[in-house]
Amino acid sequence: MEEALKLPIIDLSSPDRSSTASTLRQACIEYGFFYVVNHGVEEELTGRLFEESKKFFSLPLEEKMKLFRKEHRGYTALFGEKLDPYSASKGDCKESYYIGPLEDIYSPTKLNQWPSQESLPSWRATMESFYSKVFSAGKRLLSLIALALDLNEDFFEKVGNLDRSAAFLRLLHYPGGSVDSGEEIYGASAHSDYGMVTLLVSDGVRGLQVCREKSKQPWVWEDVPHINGAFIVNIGDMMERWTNCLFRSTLHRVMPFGKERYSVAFFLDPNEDCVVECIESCCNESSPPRFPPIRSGDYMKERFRLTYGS
Ligand SMILES: O=C(O)CCC(=O)C(=O)O
Ligand SMILES: [Fe+2]
Repeated sequence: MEEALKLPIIDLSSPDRSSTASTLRQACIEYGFFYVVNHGVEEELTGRLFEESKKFFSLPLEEKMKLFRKEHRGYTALFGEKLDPYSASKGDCKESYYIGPLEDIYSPTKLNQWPSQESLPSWRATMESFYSKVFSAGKRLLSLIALALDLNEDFFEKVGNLDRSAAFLRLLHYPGGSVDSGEEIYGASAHSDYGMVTLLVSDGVRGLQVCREKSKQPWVWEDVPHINGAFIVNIGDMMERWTNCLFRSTLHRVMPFGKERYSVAFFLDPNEDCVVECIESCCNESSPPRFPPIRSGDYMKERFRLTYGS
């Protein structure tokens, strides 16, 4: 059964921050998914982002493979990844491109890869500009999340050392085409995101679904409708850990419905050295911390190992 979901809408520019924080808290507890509007990223820039993304994915495979993923930066081809390692499919039916921190925050070996100026002259500037803008929106959102957890507004900014954050932008292309081959095919198989929060924009083509009760079988999948100009935001596993499972990291997937689809996800994650440990307001004697403290970089490395086998 698939139903459309009515997720809460968070207005990032609302002057009434305490009421926005309380709506946000409820959204994170009930759904782990919500929309963000008035986020400050201009539609014109998002439009250019999609244009450039389409241009890249339209290049011949040979050209794209020259930028094959290294240190999680660059291109991953169709079926090159399986977000649900237990699914019977041969891999997810999507291609993607990862762009990491714009500054070289770790080492000179971890550098972004860029298509050549000759083939895509405005590509890099557009990506860098979107990365910076969505990052600012993400930081404003994190300050509201901190408020929603009775913390100082700058909690995540400070503890996550966000000036040197490991945030990644990921361009996604789901090719569409025939869907009744009898094979088990997903655009993105069932998964939850690994990090703090993910901000997502899509071209509006149907595909994204969430399962609100992952412990209840059979899983019930609900469509997440597109709202023009809004980000779809979801809580990741690291935030779930931080909040002792008060906030949920919800299972989601992308189904192929025959139509080509583009989306862009921004995974806002802390610096690798940030230690993620239960937030005080999320535990007490009757609800002790469920997870030991963990270094963010170690946690992410293990999750990537399970997804990519490396
Ligand atoms: O493309 C989408 O709508 C979602 C992508 C996603 O869930 C992911 O990349 O983690
Ligand atoms: Fe995801």
